[in-house]
Parts: sequence; structure tokens; C-alpha cells
Amino acid sequence: MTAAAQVACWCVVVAAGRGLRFGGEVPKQYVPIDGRPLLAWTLERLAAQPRIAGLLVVLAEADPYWPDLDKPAGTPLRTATGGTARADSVLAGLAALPDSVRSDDFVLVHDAARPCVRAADIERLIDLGVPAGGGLLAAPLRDTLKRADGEQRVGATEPRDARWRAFTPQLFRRGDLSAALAAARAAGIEATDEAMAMERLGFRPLLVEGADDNIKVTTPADRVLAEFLLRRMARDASATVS
Ligand SMILES: Nc1ccn([C@@H]2O[C@H](COP(=O)(O)OP(=O)(O)OP(=O)(O)O)[C@@H](O)[C@H]2O)c(=O)n1
Ligand SMILES: C[C@](O)(CO)[C@H](O)COP(=O)(O)O
Repeated sequence: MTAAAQVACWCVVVAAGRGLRFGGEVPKQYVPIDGRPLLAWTLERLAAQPRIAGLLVVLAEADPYWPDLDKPAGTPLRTATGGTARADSVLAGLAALPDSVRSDDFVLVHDAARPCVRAADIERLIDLGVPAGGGLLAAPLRDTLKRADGEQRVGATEPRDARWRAFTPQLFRRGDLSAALAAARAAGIEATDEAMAMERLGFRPLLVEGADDNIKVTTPADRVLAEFLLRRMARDASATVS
């Protein structure tokens, strides 16, 4: 067993967004997917991964939906209050981790809005990302990439061979990530993911290829897709057990 294989990490789950692109009355992290709130699916999948030591869920201020949420039993669970931008919420989550998580321990950060993440991908991220000093799940771009000009016509076709789509979880040392996100904020830069903040400070996060269907529920169409994927995963899991 390698050193990384023994690592279990706390996971900061950011669930404090407003879901503006999704729209609707209920924030998207609580919209039902097959009758259960999206966040319940995400927490269940994370809690089922033995390499996750605990979950730190970052919530919107005075979130009225959290108290009634069906929460996973058997995994330590804490909460924190998020901020205006996603990076603020991640910073709040990192600050609220238990003291037992040291500055040089690795932590995961995951979007509540990505309920279809696979346990095997989280495991590979930890196994490969820890020795590399940090990394993220991602997938190579599979479409032809166009750069638009000012009039929404094609200005250029870009090479796609070195382009990847960034997913979560992302894995970094607690102290390094807090410092990187705080530095980006101080510089007035909105880091849209953890890796971006780390890159600014000269880190070279490892791209760990993960399943393409680790989708982020951003619009109502994504909810339909997530429902399909989660049903299929449940069916495949029960076929494996029987
Ligand atoms: N201030 C914020 C903004 C986002 N998030 C979380 O970050 C994840 C990814 O963000 P995104 O999909 O962009 O969610 P929203 O910000 O809610 O969506 P929108 O940008 O459409 O408002 C989501 O789980 C969201 O809840 C957060 O915790 N705090
Ligand atoms: C972190 C992220 O999920 C990586 O793809 C993404 O950047 C977050 O989404 P947002 O729409 O930029 O908040």
C-alpha cells in the first residue's frame, strides 16, 4: 500500500450558491432529483467513499432547508456559512475545518452541484494527487473549439489537444489553498476553481482524468441529465451486488 493509499481527507462541500442560472424558487442544491434534494445525493456519494474522513458543508446564511435534509450517518459532518463568491465559500469552509486537519494535510473541495461524482475517481484523485502535491478531476475537451470574434462569428479554431475541462473534487493542502485563495481575493481576482488560485502562486496541479458524466447541475436541463445518470448508477450498483 502506498502512502497516498492510506490518506483519508476531509471534504469541503460548497453549497452556498444562489443558482441564478438554474432559476426557480428553491436554490438548486435543494431541488428534488427522484424525490431527494440534490445536496442529499451529493453528500451520500461522498460519505460512501471510505477515503473521505469528514464533510464540511458550506451553506448560505440562515439556510432554511438544511435542518430537514436527509444527512448521511456515520461520517463526521460540520457546517460553515458561505460568502458572496464561490471562492469565499471555499475559504470559509477551510477555516471551519476541525483543528485535527493540519495546515499541510490534503483536503478535497467539491461542488454540491456535482452529485454524480464516482467513488473510484475520488480515490484516484487522492492516490495520484497527493504525491503530485495537489490536483483536480478533469476531462479532455472532446468538441472542436471556436474562438468568437466581437460579432459572434468564428474568429479562429483553437487546437483542443491540450484543453481540459475542470471538475471537482479538487485536492490541495489546507494551508496552501487558504493562502492561495486569500491572495487571489486580495488581488481582486475571482478564482473560479481552487486550481486557478494555486496556479497563480506557481503550483502545477495534476490533471487527473475523471468520468465525463461528473456534471455540474447548472441549468434545468442538467437536472434531467443528473436524474438519468443517478438512476443508471443505482441500477449498475444493484446489478453488481446481486
Ligand atoms: N457564493 C457561492 C457560490 C457558489 N457556491 C457553490 O459552488 C458550486 C458551483 O457553483 P455554481 O454551479 O456556479 O452555483 P451557483 O453559484 O449557485 O450558480 P449561479 O452561478 O448560476 O448562480 C455550487 O455547489 C454552489 O452552491 C457557493 O458555495 N457559494
Ligand atoms: C469549480 C468548477 O466546478 C470547475 O468547473 C466551476 O468553475 C464552478 O462553477 P462556476 O460556474 O464558475 O461557479
